[in-house]
Amino acid sequence: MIKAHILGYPRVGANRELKVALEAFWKSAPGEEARHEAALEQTARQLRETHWQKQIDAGLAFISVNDFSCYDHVLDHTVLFGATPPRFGFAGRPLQAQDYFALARGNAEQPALEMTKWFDTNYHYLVPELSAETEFSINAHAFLLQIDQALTTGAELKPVLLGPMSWLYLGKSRDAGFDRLILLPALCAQYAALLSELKLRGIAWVQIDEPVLALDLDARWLAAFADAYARIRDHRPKLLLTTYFESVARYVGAVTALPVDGLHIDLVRAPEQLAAWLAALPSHWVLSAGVVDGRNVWRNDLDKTLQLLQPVAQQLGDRLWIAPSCSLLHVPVSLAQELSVDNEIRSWLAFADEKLRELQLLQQALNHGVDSVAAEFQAARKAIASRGASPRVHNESVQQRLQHLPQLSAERSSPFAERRLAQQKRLRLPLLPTTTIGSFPQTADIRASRAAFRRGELSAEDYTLAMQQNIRHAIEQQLALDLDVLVHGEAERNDMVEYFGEQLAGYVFSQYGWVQSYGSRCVKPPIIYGDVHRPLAMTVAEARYAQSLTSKPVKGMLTGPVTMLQWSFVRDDQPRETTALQLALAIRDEVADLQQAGIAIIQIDEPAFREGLPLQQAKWAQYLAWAVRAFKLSASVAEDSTQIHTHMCYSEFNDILPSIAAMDADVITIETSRSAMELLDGFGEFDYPNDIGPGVYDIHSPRVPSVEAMTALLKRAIEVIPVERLWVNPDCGLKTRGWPETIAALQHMVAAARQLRHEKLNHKAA
Ligand SMILES: Nc1nc2c(c(=O)[nH]1)N[C@@H](CNc1ccc(C(=O)N[C@@H](CCC(=O)N[C@@H](CCC(=O)N[C@@H](CCC(=O)O)C(=O)O)C(=O)O)C(=O)O)cc1)CN2
Ligand code: MET
Ligand SMILES: [Zn+2]
Repeated sequence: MIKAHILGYPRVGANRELKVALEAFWKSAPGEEARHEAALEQTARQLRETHWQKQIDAGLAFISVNDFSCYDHVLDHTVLFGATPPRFGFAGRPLQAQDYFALARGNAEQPALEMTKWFDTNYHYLVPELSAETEFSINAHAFLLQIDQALTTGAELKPVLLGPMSWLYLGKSRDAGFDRLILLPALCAQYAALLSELKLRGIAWVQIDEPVLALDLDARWLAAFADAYARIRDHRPKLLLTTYFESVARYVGAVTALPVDGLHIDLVRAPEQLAAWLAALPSHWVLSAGVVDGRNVWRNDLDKTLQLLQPVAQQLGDRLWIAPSCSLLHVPVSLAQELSVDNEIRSWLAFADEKLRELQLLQQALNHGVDSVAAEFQAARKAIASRGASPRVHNESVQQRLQHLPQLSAERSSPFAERRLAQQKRLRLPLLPTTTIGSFPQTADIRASRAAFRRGELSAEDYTLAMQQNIRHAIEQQLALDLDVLVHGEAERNDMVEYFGEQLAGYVFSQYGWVQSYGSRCVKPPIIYGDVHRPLAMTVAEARYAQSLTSKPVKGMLTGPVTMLQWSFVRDDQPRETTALQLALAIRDEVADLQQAGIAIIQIDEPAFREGLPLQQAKWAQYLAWAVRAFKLSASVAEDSTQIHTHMCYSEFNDILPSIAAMDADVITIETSRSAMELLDGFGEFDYPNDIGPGVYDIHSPRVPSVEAMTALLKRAIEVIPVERLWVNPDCGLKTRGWPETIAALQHMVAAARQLRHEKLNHKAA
């Protein structure tokens, strides 16, 4: 029998139960912590049970265990192997809940572990902090409790572990010259101990995830793979080595030499790798074929998938397993609640639960013939045909505009030096101008107004008035702070991508389609099903209103085409590039309208620009070419005297600086404060030509940094970037912060800018 299984199930719950329980625990009043902690533990148990039951009901061969996490699975492994950084002082004792969350979120004494993107997804993991002092000691109590809970279901378990190579590769060290691979033997000893514990409990298979195999690995790391897996060869369950997000076929020799018992490959992202693996698969291995898209929400073309699988089943027999391409962490839970998506489009979609069902049908068809599931296959066939033929997917005027695209220049009319003069004349900004990234606190009040509006309890007029009040409040606060370039604060936006998705044609959005971004924070990626265009202006009314309140410039605020693409669920029936260009044209129209309304500065955010970079370097140039062009198409309608800003966060830019320069934004604001301005060195060395605002404080923490701390960062910045081209701003938007700490931090920021301004001017005068 061919087995079906999944690599992981979404954690947050169909109604974000985990988010609610986490935030209640974090907010516990003194004396209430124990009660909230017990409630959190109960919610977590309940969610796991629900997820397992769904897998049992779908007839999967295993239930997936340890894919759940209360915050992040990479952090869980750091804790499991006792590798918490010494600065926290947790070594050698079992961790309490507050210790675990201190690692994730920081505490009064220590900043949190660094957070960064999980490969090319919008999920963020906590980076293992490695040094020569890193020690390991197994801390498996919580892990084994989950195993024991799962054993009570009576189902076959398949625990998931992040493999030693990936855990180590994803870690970071601040010590120059430190070689992470030195830690491998000690780390593998812990894995070996854990695996033998699992064998004692009668576990047959462990899924060991090595997603770093999707990356460009050098010979040393490949050799270390062999070493690591040799160290965990004995006294263990069988291992399914699991890869996703890219082809791993170029490592076919190295991988097939590993002492494991099977391999999972992503055949949605990289179907071309199948032949190589079929040719080389060791005769005792299973091959898990990832055929249901774990990164997107489209219904599977079951006929096509079956056609792909049938010859493989002939060749491998029971050694074929079928699965989603990757963990279902990246898709929402269930379509069952999505009653507002119209029936036609709904029939084209599959969220996690529907994907479980697709696996069940495929498994059934493989094992018992397609006739045994004829009706279900027929329904899928109908939906696929309806999507393919639907006139709603195609828009004639968008198609025509795309055809004329090659003739449309993506260049601004003048070079930066000339634009700069025109903008200086219009804006009259001081040296070291101060600004913020766009959003101000999304207060409970704002969210309650929006929720009331959605439920029909607040009229459209009253909702608009409520948002105007928030905009006015944000402008008043910024005037009191004496910032130079203001923002309207984004009160009206549920999210910087979803908000635009709701207004663009070609998009639908779900009501409950939450996907975890980090910890308790979730996003509801809107879904692009057809040609994208902008029926009406999207941001002009708010921009105009905000600008009417002050004579200082207020930035118009847009999300750029690459980020819209990256943070939406996108069409799989045309290249991403084509969708990006459609988005670019829609945003270009908005830039034109903002400019027409007298807005002098327009920011086009591209925080996901780096995240969209392909995992394998050979594919970079092609991506960068269209991504840069998409951004420039959206910006190039701006006249010389309209200043274009962009913003990027969490990014390791240094390897793509030429492309960032090629975007030719007049000003870029970037995250730098956590990495102590190291990032900026790259910009300095590369001689980045335009204006830069390096973030001078970390907005992810409620801590209010001192004026001195910010002055020191700015002084470092001045050493690498000419002061005339520097801006002063926080790292990112302030929507997750509260007002008191926001005002306090911005007061310090303005004071720091002022102090340096005076020093520079006096220096010049002297
Ligand atoms: N798409 C996206 N990706 C991103 C970012 C981003 O801003 N957007 N930033 C980076 C970091 N990631 C982040 C992801 C999410 C959030 C975030 O704040 N998410 C909010 C949800 C935002 C939202 O959609 N809010 C909606 C719905 C709010 C809500 O939960 N409403 C309640 C009712 C609330 C009430 O009555 O008061 C409900 O519907 O039940 C709104 O404002 O309308 C959360 O999880 O809490 C922040 C950063 C990288 N990736
Ligand atoms: C994740 S980047 C955020 C940019 C957006 N303008 C904001 O301030 O929130
Ligand atoms: Zn940002």
